[in-house]
Amino acid sequence: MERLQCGMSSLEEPLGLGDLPKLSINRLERFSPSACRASVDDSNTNNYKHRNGGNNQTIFHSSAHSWHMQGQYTDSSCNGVDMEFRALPRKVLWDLPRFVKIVEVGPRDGLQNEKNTVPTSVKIELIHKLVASGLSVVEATSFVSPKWVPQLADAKDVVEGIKHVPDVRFPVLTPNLRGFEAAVAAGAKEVAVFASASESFSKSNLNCTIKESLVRYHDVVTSAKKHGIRIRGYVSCVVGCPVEGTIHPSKVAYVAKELYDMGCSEISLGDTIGVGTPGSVLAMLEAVMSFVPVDKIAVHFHDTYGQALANILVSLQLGINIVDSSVSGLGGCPYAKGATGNVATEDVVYMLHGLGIETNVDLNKLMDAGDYISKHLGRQSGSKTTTALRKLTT
Ligand SMILES: CC(C)(COP(=O)([O-])OP(=O)([O-])OC[C@H]1O[C@@H](n2cnc3c(N)ncnc32)[C@H](O)[C@@H]1OP(=O)([O-])[O-])[C@@H](O)C(=O)NCCC(=O)NCCSC(=O)C[C@@](C)(O)CC(=O)[O-]
Repeated sequence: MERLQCGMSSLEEPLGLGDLPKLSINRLERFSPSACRASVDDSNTNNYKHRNGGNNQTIFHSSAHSWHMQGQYTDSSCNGVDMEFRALPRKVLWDLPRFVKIVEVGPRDGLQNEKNTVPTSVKIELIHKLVASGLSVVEATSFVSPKWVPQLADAKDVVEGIKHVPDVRFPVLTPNLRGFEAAVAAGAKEVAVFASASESFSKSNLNCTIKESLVRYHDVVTSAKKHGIRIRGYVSCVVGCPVEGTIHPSKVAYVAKELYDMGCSEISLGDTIGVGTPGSVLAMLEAVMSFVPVDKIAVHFHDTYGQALANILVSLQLGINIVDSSVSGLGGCPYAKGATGNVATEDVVYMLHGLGIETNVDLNKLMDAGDYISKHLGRQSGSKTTTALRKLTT
C-alpha cells in the first residue's frame, strides 16, 4: 500500500531530465547547440543527414518551411525572408526522417474504451474512411476476451467487413494463442501482441506476469511464423504505470528486446498513461535502441499531459519513423486508470506536414473520418487541428 501511494504521487510531477537513469546517454550530446551547428554547417544549404536503420543518408526537404492549411502546402515565393524561414527548421531540428509511417489505432485503442459499444457497421465505415484518407496501416480490433473488453466482441465481423480492402495492413491484437487462432480464422493477415514494462499493469491488463505473457507470446509468434503472419509487439507503460509510478528504461528495454528477439517485426513503445516528457522519453528510447534497430521501433503516445507531439518530435530526431496515433484523439485503456486518448492523428499529420515530412495522408479526408466518428459518439473532435480548421471554414 505504501508502495502504491509512493508510485502514484511520483506521477504528479512531470518526468524530466532529472529522472534520467545512469544509462549511456551519448545521444544527448547530439542535442547540444554545437552539435546542431555542426550538422547545419555540414548540410551545405538544402541537404542534411538523417538516419535510416542506422545508416546516414543525405536527404532534401523542399517544404520544411511550409505550414499546412486545409490539406495543402503553402509555399511562398523565394524572397530573403522566406529563405531565412526555410533554413530555420534545419538549424533547430535536424536528423528528421523524410517519410513517417502512421499506424492508425483509433478503431482498436480508441473504441475499446468507449462506454457505449459502437455498432459494427460504424466501425467498418470508420475504417474505410481512414483508408480513404491514405492511411496504410489501420489497427482494426482485438481478439481478446469479450468479458475483458466487451466493446470489441465483434472482432470477427469487423475483420470480415474489411478483408476485401487491398494494399492496407490491418493488424489486430491477440493476447494468446486462442485469440491468434480466432484472428487467423477470421482472415487477419497481421497480429499484434501486447506486453507491459510494468508488472502491475501486466497483471491488470492480461491477468499474468510479464514473464508469463512473454511465454504466451512466444507460442503466438511461433504459430504466426508458420502461417506467414506478420506480428507487431507492443510494450506498454514505457514511462510510467498508474500503480508503480516511474518505470525504469531498462525494464522497457528488456521487454522490447524479448519481443524483438522472438520475431516481432516492429516494436511499438506505448506511453499508456501519457506521463512522458521529451526528457524521460529520450532516456527510454536510448535504452531500447541499444537492443532494437531504430527502424523497427514505433512510438505510441497518449496525450494525457499534452506532451505527445513534443515526445513524437524527440523520437523523430532519434531516427524513429513509425508513429501510432488515433483519429480524433480517441482512446484510453480500460485497465489504465486516468489514461486519456492517444495523440490525435490529425494533429500528428499537421505537425509532420508542417515539418516537410511526407505521410501520404490527406488531412481533409482524415478530418472527415474524425468528424464521422465524433458525430457518432456525440462529442467534439479531440483534435486541435480539426477544431481550428473547422472554425476557419464554418
Ligand atoms: C488475456 C486474457 C484473455 C486473460 O484472461 P483470463 O481471465 O486470465 O483468462 P482465461 O483463460 O481464464 O479466460 C477467461 C475467459 O475468456 C476466454 N478467452 C480467453 N482468451 C480469449 C480470447 N483471446 N478471445 C476470446 N475469449 C478468450 C476464455 O475462454 C474464458 O471464457 P469462459 O470460459 O469464462 O467463458 C484477458 O486478460 C484479456 O483478454 N485481456 C485483454 C485486455 C485488453 O485488451 N486490454 C486493452 C489492451 S490496450 C494495451 O494493452 C495497451 C496498448 C497496446 O494499447 C499500448 C498502450 O496504449 O500503451
